[in-house]
Amino acid sequence: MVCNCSHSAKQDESGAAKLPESESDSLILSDDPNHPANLICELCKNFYVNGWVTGTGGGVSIRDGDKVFIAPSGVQKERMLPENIFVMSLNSKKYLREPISLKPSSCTPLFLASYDLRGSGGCIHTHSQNAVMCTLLFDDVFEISHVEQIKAIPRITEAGYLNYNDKLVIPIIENTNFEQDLEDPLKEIIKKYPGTTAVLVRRHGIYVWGETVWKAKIYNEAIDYLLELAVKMKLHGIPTVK
Ligand SMILES: CSC[C@@H](O)[C@@H](O)C(=O)COP(=O)(O)O
Ligand SMILES: [Zn+2]
Repeated sequence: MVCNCSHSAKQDESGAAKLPESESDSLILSDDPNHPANLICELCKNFYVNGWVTGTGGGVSIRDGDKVFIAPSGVQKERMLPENIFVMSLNSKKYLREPISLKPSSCTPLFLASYDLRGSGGCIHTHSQNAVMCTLLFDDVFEISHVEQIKAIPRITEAGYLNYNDKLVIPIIENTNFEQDLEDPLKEIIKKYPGTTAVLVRRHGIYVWGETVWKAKIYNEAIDYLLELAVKMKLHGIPTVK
């Protein structure tokens, strides 16, 4: 039942209760630096310095149980505040918190794909030039072997991490004019490559996910290092796979 007092919960068409923004602030305001809303802002500031989320591109999403924390769309990602963060229920796909005058990131369906298909705890999207360059230098998949940094990448289909001399393979999908149109190709490629923790998007960037956002951060850093190295190897005519 909805009363007329100022504390009444709004309802969407399905009748699901949605807290007014002031009440839903409790979902995103915390003194804990590890609270997802604080972490998204901190990570985006750091990623901006690397050129990974400049010009409003890229972003980070974090899942905490059923709650998915999502940045707004089209904003300077390094200047976001926790109160700008959207919160969605993964199970119902209903927003528990929607900041007024903002739209959720257009990457939301892609972040959700990593939660729904892989049970990940965090997903990072960057417009890293190393990622974009590798999508121009490789065809269907990015491949590299015999580099120490490969040992930071998980096997996914079995326990443990890749060895130095294993081949890291990251699939590449084609870009689309609208981010949401990447959803189906991303889901298909995630199913086709059950061992991957990342997908490259041609002339666009990369999506990387992990069991937690910290794992996703480590994987993203290690992968970006390998992408940058691969570009340099190609420039010198060195094959990336031995
Ligand atoms: C520079 S616009 C980039 C967007 O189209 C998209 O690719 C992106 O990475 C960020 O989308 P956003 O909706 O701002 O979160
Ligand atoms: Zn993007």
